[in-house]
Amino acid sequence: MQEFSRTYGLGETKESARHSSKPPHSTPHVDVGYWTFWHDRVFRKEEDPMYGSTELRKALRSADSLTSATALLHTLGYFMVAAWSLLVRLQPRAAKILLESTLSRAHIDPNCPFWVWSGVALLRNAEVDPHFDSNDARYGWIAETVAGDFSGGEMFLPQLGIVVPVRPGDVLLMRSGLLEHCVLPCTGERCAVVAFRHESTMVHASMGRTAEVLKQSKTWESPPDDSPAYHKLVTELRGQLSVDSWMKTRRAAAKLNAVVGTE
Ligand SMILES: O=C(O)CCC(=O)C(=O)O
Ligand SMILES: [Fe+2]
Repeated sequence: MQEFSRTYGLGETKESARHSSKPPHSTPHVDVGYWTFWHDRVFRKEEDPMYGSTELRKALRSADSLTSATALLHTLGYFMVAAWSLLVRLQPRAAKILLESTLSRAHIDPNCPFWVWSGVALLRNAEVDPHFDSNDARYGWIAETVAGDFSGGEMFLPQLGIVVPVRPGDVLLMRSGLLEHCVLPCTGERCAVVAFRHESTMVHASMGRTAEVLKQSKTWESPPDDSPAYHKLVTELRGQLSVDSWMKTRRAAAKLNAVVGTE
């Protein structure tokens, strides 16, 4: 199994002349900037039996199995927590804006803010042509993971000129409105889970100066790199989010319940 620890930075790159499709936004020169894309293996291993691809495949095929539905929901939970942890650590300003511009933020637990996303899309075997997601928040990010048993289906990023093999257990963060992307042909069952935030749901008015500063800035944050600090962060997150550590907590809780006599 391949372990990923990759960063992709662009510097001051203009939209590539090789591609005719334009970003949906009005700015004539879109600088996709640093760190428009982040991809790493974080929250589980492909072979973990409980959340493995077989369960997910089943979940996709049948809606009536409680086990399958539970497996899918567990995976979504891991993904959401992983995606949010990463965004907070890697792009704190973006995370802050997502949080602050959420209408019902009074109800959001900042440690587990599922609702900073305006929706979660589930795509099954979708071969997606090169596109910008014009409805997504221009200064926001999407978080994505994939599930299933498939080959192919890599993410291709024409502006960066790279093909990213996104596999189950990976988390991908992307500025989907500014970075052109497509999904290459795949065989087997590939399910993509995309947490997105639509521009129409951003409450820009409440963000005041922060929004202005972000609009003027070419980039969100300085790009994380291959520094020891970056690797330490990823290792830490892997530890926190690994199935092993969650199972340990669960076993400890079960033991405690046994002692106090609760089921
Ligand atoms: O299926 C994927 O991996 C990506 C889908 C996508 O780009 C989209 O939903 O906008
Ligand atoms: Fe997209």
